[in-house]
Amino acid sequence: MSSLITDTQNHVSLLIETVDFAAKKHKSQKRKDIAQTPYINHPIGVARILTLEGGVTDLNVIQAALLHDTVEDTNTTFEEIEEIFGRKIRDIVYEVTDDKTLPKLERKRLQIEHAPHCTYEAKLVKLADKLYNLRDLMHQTPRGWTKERVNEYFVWASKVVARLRGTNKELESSLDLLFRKRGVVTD
Ligand SMILES: Nc1nc2c(ncn2[C@@H]2O[C@H](COP(=O)(O)OP(=O)(O)O)[C@@H](OP(=O)(O)OP(=O)(O)O)[C@H]2O)c(=O)[nH]1
Ligand SMILES: [Mn+2]
Repeated sequence: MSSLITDTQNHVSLLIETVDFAAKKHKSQKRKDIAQTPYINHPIGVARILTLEGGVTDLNVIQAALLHDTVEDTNTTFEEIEEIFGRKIRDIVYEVTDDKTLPKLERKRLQIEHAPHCTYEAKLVKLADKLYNLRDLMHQTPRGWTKERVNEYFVWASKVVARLRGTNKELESSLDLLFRKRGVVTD
């Protein structure tokens, strides 16, 4: 595999290149909270859940976590990710990217449908993404969201997570704890 940076740089340097790329891409975006938290806090937090809580050491997965919303939410293309970070990371990001040209309900349905067919690496990123967003919802309600919308997100996320099971015990236990706290029935 050959790409602009993977051939010449060590792991620490690659990680910094990745977080720098994601920070620049998300630089004008905020989370939907009242405090208008910078969006980059989310991909960094997802990567942190993977290392700290999931015990994940595969650098490809951590880099993909940092980049996971760049194509979906910024002008980043898969070609750009491949050129800079290589095919492997491009492929993981591709697996966790929703097609925003589809109607929302269809996108949400496809996440449930596709979950079990994802690679192990993509499943890890998806579990950590859901864990971050659900924890966020436990602490604050995004601007414009009703209680019902928050509840619907929990129920939908539980259906996605149900189809990602058998991937990472720690992340799945933490997600189960949240679903129990919210009274969401999981099977
Ligand atoms: N809980 C929470 N979510 C916020 C906030 N700000 C932005 N988001 C993002 O909103 C998305 C969930 O909102 P939805 O209305 O369900 O989805 P949509 O933005 O794709 O239409 C998540 O996208 P995602 O990361 O792509 O994940 P996914 O839900 O699409 O899997 C999440 O990162 C916030 O303050 N709190
Ligand atoms: Mn995300």
